[in-house]
Amino acid sequence: MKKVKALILRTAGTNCDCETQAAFELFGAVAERIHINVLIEKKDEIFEYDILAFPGGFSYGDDIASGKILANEVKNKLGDRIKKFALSGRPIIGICNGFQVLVKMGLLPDPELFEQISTLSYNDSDKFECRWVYLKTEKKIKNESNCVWTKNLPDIISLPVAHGEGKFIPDDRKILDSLNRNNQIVFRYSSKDGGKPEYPLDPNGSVDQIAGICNMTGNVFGLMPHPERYIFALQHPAGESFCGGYGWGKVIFQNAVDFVK
Ligand SMILES: NC(=O)CC[C@H](N)C(=O)O
Repeated sequence: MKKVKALILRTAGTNCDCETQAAFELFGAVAERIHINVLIEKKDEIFEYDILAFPGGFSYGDDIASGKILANEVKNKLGDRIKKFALSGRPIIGICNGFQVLVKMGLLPDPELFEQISTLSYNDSDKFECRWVYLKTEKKIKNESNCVWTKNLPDIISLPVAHGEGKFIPDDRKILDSLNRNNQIVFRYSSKDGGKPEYPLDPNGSVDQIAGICNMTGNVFGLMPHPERYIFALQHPAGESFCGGYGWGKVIFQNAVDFVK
């Protein structure tokens, strides 16, 4: 059977790379953590991998704006390879700081355009928000969305968030409309029963409660919550949302590995 290879790109301040590696390996991939300087030296080695992950953390100390410096570095030094990787249909995930990187280099929402047309800015609370939240996977959207990563999830799941700059803002109404029209909004913060959440269940005040989006073809996916922190059921403090002995993060990582196979 094909060996599925995942590359987890790290740099100074990345701090969720080991958990992300562990998640991919648990569900059947061979996952390597690679420093960006090493990849810049051997740019084409990226094509030896099937999956690319931008993990969470505080890359370059969140200077200027979370993810912005790494986004510029990736775009300027690896941009053509990253775009080619995305357009080849290989799965790419950006988790929290990784989502900020994908959005700020413009790989999301449209890797073909590859321009920044939305942002993730300071939470409405002006504080770092760290807790378990509910996410509406929008059954209707889920069924119609092409997202490779979010198949087989129920209507509502729980995942933890931990961020200071998670408020998703598209540049204008047209961009929001096109995200909706193309079923690119894959996760929205919600109340336990799927209603509109209030703070603190809405951790950041994102436009339309957006918590995760994908590109139109569904291989590039970014989200503020941390699926790598809910791999085992026991990681959930209240034992909610059991998925066998696993957490909902399992489904997300497994989907990508199975897609490549
Ligand atoms: N957990 C993370 O990846 C945090 C992302 C970023 N440092 C923020 O606070 O918004």
